Amino acid sequence: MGSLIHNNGICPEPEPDTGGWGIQIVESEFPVMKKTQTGAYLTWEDIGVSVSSSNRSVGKEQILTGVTGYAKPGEIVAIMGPSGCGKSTLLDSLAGRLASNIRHSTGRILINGRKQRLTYGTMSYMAQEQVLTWTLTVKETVYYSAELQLPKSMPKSEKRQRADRTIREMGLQDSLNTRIGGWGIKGLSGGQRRRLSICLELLTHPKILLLDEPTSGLDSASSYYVMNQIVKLTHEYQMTVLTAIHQPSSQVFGLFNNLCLLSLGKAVYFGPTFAANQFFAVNGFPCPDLQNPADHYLMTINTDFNEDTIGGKILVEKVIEELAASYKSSNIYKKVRSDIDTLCAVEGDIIEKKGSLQANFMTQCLVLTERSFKNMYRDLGYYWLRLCIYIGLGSALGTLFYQIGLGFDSVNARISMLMFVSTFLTLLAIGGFPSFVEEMKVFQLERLNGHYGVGSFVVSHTISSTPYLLVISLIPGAIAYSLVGLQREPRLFIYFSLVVFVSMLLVEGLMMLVAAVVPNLLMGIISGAGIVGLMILGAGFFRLPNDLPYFFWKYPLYYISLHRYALQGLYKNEFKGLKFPQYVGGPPTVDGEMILNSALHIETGVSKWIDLGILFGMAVAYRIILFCTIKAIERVRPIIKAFMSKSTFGN
Ligand SMILES: Nc1ncnc2c1ncn2[C@@H]1O[C@H](COP(=O)(O)OP(=O)(O)OP(=O)(O)O)[C@@H](O)[C@H]1O
Repeated sequence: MGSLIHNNGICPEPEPDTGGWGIQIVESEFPVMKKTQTGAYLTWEDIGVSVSSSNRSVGKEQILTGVTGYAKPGEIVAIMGPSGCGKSTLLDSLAGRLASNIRHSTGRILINGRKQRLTYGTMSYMAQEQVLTWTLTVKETVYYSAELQLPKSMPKSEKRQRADRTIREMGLQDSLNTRIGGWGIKGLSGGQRRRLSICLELLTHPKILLLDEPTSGLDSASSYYVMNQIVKLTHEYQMTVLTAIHQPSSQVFGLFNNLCLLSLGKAVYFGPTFAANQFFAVNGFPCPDLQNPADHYLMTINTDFNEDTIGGKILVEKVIEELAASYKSSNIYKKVRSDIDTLCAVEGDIIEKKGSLQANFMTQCLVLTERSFKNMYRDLGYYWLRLCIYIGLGSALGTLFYQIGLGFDSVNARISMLMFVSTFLTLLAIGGFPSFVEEMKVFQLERLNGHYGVGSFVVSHTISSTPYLLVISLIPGAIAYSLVGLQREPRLFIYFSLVVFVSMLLVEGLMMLVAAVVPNLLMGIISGAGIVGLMILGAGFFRLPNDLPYFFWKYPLYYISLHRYALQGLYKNEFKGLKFPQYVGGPPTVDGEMILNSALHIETGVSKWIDLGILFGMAVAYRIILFCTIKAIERVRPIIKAFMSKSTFGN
């Protein structure tokens, strides 16, 4: 390769004594680093990341190979490269958020010279996918987030001021009352959503901030203003910032301190931004006049559209190999390694998690309850649609079994009607699954960024959903109950409504549990419907309790089926105290209790309140299981990953 240096036009001039090709290994820039350093010095060495390939003959595919670099407080590192080169994977790996099928094969990531888990509040990470509560406005989203994330000692007015300032910094002041939008409802534009996501992560001025494509969807002027604000905050609060970025304009490019250029998963360059130009020039790829250097680097190392760039794919791959090899033998690389050694030699502060500073449990619960309540109110699919369907079904039941009376045939009609109420009505809770999944996604992202705790989420969701569940169980329940003509005693109606309400609460808990374990919409709906379907089958209606096969159906399914307790409670509530004729048109001689005992195989000695109590206990247990499951997933996943990495790669 040649060594021509063309450096006119808008490509920045290299600074001969401070970096670039031929750079002298100078003494470390951080000779006086002390144990009490405040910022976060993030270093990563020889990061290798691989994915299990679907093609067995290939085995493992390497996504990143030997990527090394560092980021310092008050500076921004730009991660650039063609689409699919591994930028997001590098950020994910630094943030400890690699997907379950991806593993670290090599490498070491340290903060202030220490190994530290970066998830759940140590850093802020704006991922590529925008996950926001779509029913809220910009102002509500940022205000709620400020109340959750900012220190408990900070007065509310100050939190609002910080939120307002951050909104202005991201240029969203004109969209304050615009809803985010989604599900076919137009709201914020893609670029505005991205800026809103940045707002949420900037609120606390975190020590480490990772941004995955913060300027995608923004015009060049907005990109510059957004990045410039981030730079100002980076300097002001000594944040350590890494950002993956596509196509920065030359002004934006000039804002970065260091550049990490990736291609085919390898580092083609890591070093000062200003020295990159000289590196490319020395290796035979000088930046042409009037060309944005960032565009030039990306054009040189893009293999996707090789006909349009340098030549055939093989040629571009060769160029990348040579650039990567040239970089590894350069003085820039040696200096990077020596800087990392210096940074790692001194163990500095452990980065504190946000949790110890932010709002306490009660405040988190209150804020989350209000936010969730608003979301449920505004999302028609969450409860309102279900309410309409329930009213329709309640009316349908009422007309089908209209005023069943106390004749002999009303026994079967009662059984069928109560069976429908306790099973199919609760089955419809699956209809809310898409909304649960959206809420779980927001929770999972906010949780990873440490905005609040698992307990606050579970408690607040339960509280905010309770009024809606009461409405959707009481109104349709009252319609069906009165039209069918079940026993006309208020206390019996109250029991009937309570059973329907607690069953709904229970199925919701179950659905949340499924959404936590299977966050995929279709798979979640199928799994949820499968579990509820099995519980209905084992409830003692389709086969009477004494006829259920022992294995699986009776033990354990019959005992853990929520529908069993709901059904038996409703049967007891309705049949106790009634008498029916033994034959059509005959005098009332068959006691309701006898029907319960002999026809329905139900122990009448057990009070219906015990059934309701068990249902309520199960509803509480499901929420506790939800809490434990989320906690277990958080704790166990990294251990399993670390174990799998060790057993697969032996290091
Ligand atoms: N979970 C995964 N399973 C399989 N392959 C994956 C997974 N995650 C990433 N990859 C692959 O790793 C490569 C790098 O992906 P990554 O998302 O890091 O690229 P990127 O540089 O961020 O791309 P873009 O700029 O388009 O967002 C891609 O080829 C991608 O298909």
